[in-house]
This record gives sequence, C-alpha cells and structure tokens, in this order.
Amino acid sequence: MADHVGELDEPDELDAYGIELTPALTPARTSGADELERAAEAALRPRRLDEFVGQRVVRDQLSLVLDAALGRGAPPDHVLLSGPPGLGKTTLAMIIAAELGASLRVTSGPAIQHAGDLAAVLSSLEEGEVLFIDEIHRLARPAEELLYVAMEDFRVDVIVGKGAGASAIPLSLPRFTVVGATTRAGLLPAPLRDRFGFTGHLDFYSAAELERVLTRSAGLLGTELAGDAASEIASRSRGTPRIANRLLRRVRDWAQVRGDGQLDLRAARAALQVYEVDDLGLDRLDRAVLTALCVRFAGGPVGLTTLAVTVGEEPETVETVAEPYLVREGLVGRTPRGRVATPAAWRHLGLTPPVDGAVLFS
Ligand SMILES: Nc1ncnc2c1ncn2[C@@H]1O[C@H](COP(=O)(O)OP(=O)(O)OP(=O)(O)O)[C@@H](O)[C@H]1O
Repeated sequence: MADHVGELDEPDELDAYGIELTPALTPARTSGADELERAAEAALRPRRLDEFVGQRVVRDQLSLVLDAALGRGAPPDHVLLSGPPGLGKTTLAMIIAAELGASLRVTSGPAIQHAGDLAAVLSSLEEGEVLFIDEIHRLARPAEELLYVAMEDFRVDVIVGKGAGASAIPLSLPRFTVVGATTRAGLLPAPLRDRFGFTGHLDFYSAAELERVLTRSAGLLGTELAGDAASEIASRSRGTPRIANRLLRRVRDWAQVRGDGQLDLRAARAALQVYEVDDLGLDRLDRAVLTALCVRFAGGPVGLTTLAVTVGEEPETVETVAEPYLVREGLVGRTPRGRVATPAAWRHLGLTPPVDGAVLFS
C-alpha cells in the first residue's frame, strides 16, 4: 500500500502525467530498490480509460461521468475510489486527469498533518485541476472538515487570530475535482463520503483479466510472454495487477539470468518457486497469518491486533493487504469474536482441520 506521497514521485511518471507535487508535501526518502520497483511499475500504468483492463462497471460509470463533464465544459463531481491495494486506484486518478485534459495534483492523507497544509494545497489549485488524495481515510479530522467545505462550496475559511478573537476569512476557490482513494471506505465519516458524487469500488481481477494485464505489460517491456506462462502468473497474482506485474518482472529476471531468455511456462514456474509464491499466490505474510491462525490459535477466533502482533505487522497491513484476499479465497472468516481459519486454510497448509471446525462455519 502506498504509505506516503512518495509512491508517485517518479520522474518519468511526473513527466508522463504532468503531475505536480505540492511543495509542502515532500516525499519521504526511499531506498534505491524501492525507487526502481516504482519506476518499473509506473512505466506499466495504463494512460487512458480504454487501456485500463477489467473493472468493467467502474470503467463504464466513470466514462459516463467524464464524458458528461466534458460535454458540459465543467469539472466533474468529486470521485471516490475504494478497494484493496494495487487494483488501480492511483492509475484511475491519473487517467481521470488525462481524460479531462486537466493537470493532476497529488497528495495523501498521512502527508497532510494540519488543516493549514490542506488549505495551502487547495488555495493553489487552478480551475479544472484534479486533486488526488491517496489514503484519504487517514486525513486528520480538522483537515477533513476543511475539505468538506472546499468540496461543497469551493471555499476555504482562513482562520486569523486565536481564541475568542479569531475570525474566519472566506477565500473562494476555483472549481476543481477531488479524486480520493481509500483501502477502507468504511472509515470515512459520512459527511466526507457524501461529498463524492461518484464512488467506484474496485474488486479483485479475474485470472483472464490479469492475463490481459500481463500480456500488455510484457509488450511494454519489449518481451513476449507465452500464453501458458501468462496463465500461470495470473493464477498466482492474488487478483491484483500490481502483483501480476511484479511477478512478471521476476520471471523476466529468471529467464535472463538462469533461463534462455524466453518467458515461458518453465521460467514462470521456476521464478515463482524461487520467490516462494505458492499455488494460490499466497506470499510470506499471507502464510504467516494462516499459520498463526491455525497453529498458534487453533483456528481462532482471534482479534486482529493479536494476530498482527503475532505475525509482526501493523493491524492495518494485515486487515487491508492480507485479509481481503484470504477472505475472498475462503481461507479466513471474520466473525464478531475475531478472525477464524476455515477448513480450507488448514488444508492449504497441509494440515488436517479439527473435527469441530465445522461448528465455526455452520
Ligand atoms: N486495470 C489495470 N490495467 C492494467 N494495469 C493495471 C490496472 N490496474 C492497475 N494496474 C497496474 O498495477 C499497478 C498498481 O496500480 P495502482 O498503483 O493504480 O494501484 P492502487 O490501487 O492505487 O494501489 P495503492 O492503494 O497501493 O496505491 C500499476 O502500476 C499498473 O501498472
């Protein structure tokens, strides 16, 4: 998951999209390897709506919103995009700006520490610009309140003075469009959610859609991916284009260093084995969660925080990165008393489910 505004701070990505990063929101430093991964990811982003694979419903609805706005010659309603990490929220935000012919400003909830930071961003916007706020659920409360007013009335109230003598000077803003992205739509307060005229929920991709993503990406990387290799990678990508593209790059590495350069089934299987991606596409964190649930907690129920401490991760990471796919695959269940392992989880780990396990799912 993007952790800070730096996720988008790629020189070629900035050039390609004309993104302007708000000066107050200087990206955090990242390692060289992270930078390279992100640059590689940026190069594979679809640039227009018709290049964006899958998510047919959201794409269709969004194209209506954008065409209508273009027809009226006015900025569209604010857009909220929700869904697990890596499914294309940032990509869609960039596409929205590109389709509108507007420039994109990028920031994120955690990067805005004070309402004043947001006021500075808002007051520097120009007519028609798109403001992308990643992880919008992590905005501080005062910034959130300032945003409601700005989104609804295109106004910020600049507070002058302190205490009883403080007064608000209204500053009107040009019309702009907020695109908010969140992995946890449920955490957004209703007044903020209600300011979005369109909400699109991105769901995991089918294997066939991921094959299309992979074939397109291989072409952009200047290589050819065999059909059976594409299916193999797609089926182990947890329904997520970011993971599919990452695995593709690892398969390409394997083919280059240990294979004959061909991106075929043999290279795909060998590389996925080296990187410990199992048949279901589960990675180290997923397996750690399953193992903790089944072995340490005898199948659960166990609370999210306890589970996260056991696997050495933040609760939010377990909840937003690992859990959605484990739940979707029927390996983990969420009950009011905590997380439980399903019989399929035990079997996936090569263990025998307890006989009374059925009780939990009856
Ligand atoms: N529909 C799609 N078609 C083709 N490629 C896609 C699609 N969606 C995402 N991708 C690829 O997956 C990568 C990750 O997408 P993106 O950064 O937009 O995800 P995200 O939902 O914003 O994730 P996060 O919440 O972690 O920031 C992109 O680099 C892009 O190459």
